[in-house]
Amino acid sequence: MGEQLTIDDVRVTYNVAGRAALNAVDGVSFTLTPGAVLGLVGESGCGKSTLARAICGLVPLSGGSVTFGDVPVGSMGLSGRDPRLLRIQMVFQNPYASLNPRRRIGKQIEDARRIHPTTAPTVGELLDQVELPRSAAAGYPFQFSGGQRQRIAIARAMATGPDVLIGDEPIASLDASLQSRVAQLMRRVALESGASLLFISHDLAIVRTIADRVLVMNRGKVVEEGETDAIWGAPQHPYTKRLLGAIPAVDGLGRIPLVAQP
Ligand SMILES: Nc1ncnc2c1ncn2[C@@H]1O[C@H](COP(=O)(O)OP(=O)(O)OP(=O)(O)O)[C@@H](O)[C@H]1O
Repeated sequence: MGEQLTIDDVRVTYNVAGRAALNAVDGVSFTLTPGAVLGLVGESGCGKSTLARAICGLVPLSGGSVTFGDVPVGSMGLSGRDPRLLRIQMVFQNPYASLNPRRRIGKQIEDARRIHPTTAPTVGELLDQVELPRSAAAGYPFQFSGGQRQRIAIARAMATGPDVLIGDEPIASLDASLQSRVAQLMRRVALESGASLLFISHDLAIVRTIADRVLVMNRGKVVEEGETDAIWGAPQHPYTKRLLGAIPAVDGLGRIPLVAQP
């Protein structure tokens, strides 16, 4: 079982020549306890990806800290290559770009697995977890569909035995018919291994089905946080109300129902 991840007053500022500094993440704090599934929602450009990347050490923090238990894994002074950051693994939107096209699937998962060889499941077990045949290990990425490639990316992320799995729009590039299945699979795989999951998506309906709690971000800040049912049942912040109001109600066939005219 992993340890609690604490995000404390995390800030990321982008300085682009000729433009005013942009506070893409502006003092975000939250905790992720082992086994928790936290959804992160907000409009495009609100800073979700930047926050995820900062937590993983892929983007330098301008302030605040990221801590596992009592150990800081991310702060202004700590290198993004700190091996402790491997305890946080990310699955990106585009599995085509995140896999090495010239390396066999089994080798790519094995490379990641070597980081914690004594505790991580075998390549075969990881493929079982993501519901791919073990024969997939001998293949190359181009031989798989988009949904299968995302399963491979999830298996590779889990191969390091992470405490935290982050999905940054991990279903956005998939066919609609696959999105819910892959989201559910991420949740199951993370929880079976005792990790927590931070699931970033603009698909509010899917976030609602997999997250226990939800963070709502707007302009770099968390404007609302709470249990998923409570947020959907009684959103407090005007931004959340607007965001949730933007989802059309659909019937069982995915159609927007016609409202009867009086
Ligand atoms: N490398 C960068 N340099 C400068 N500005 C950036 C950089 N990356 C992102 N930004 C800006 O930071 C803000 C937050 O972007 P970010 O991608 O984190 O948002 P997001 O909520 O993940 O959006 P999306 O859902 O569209 O990916 C945006 O205004 C974006 O233009």
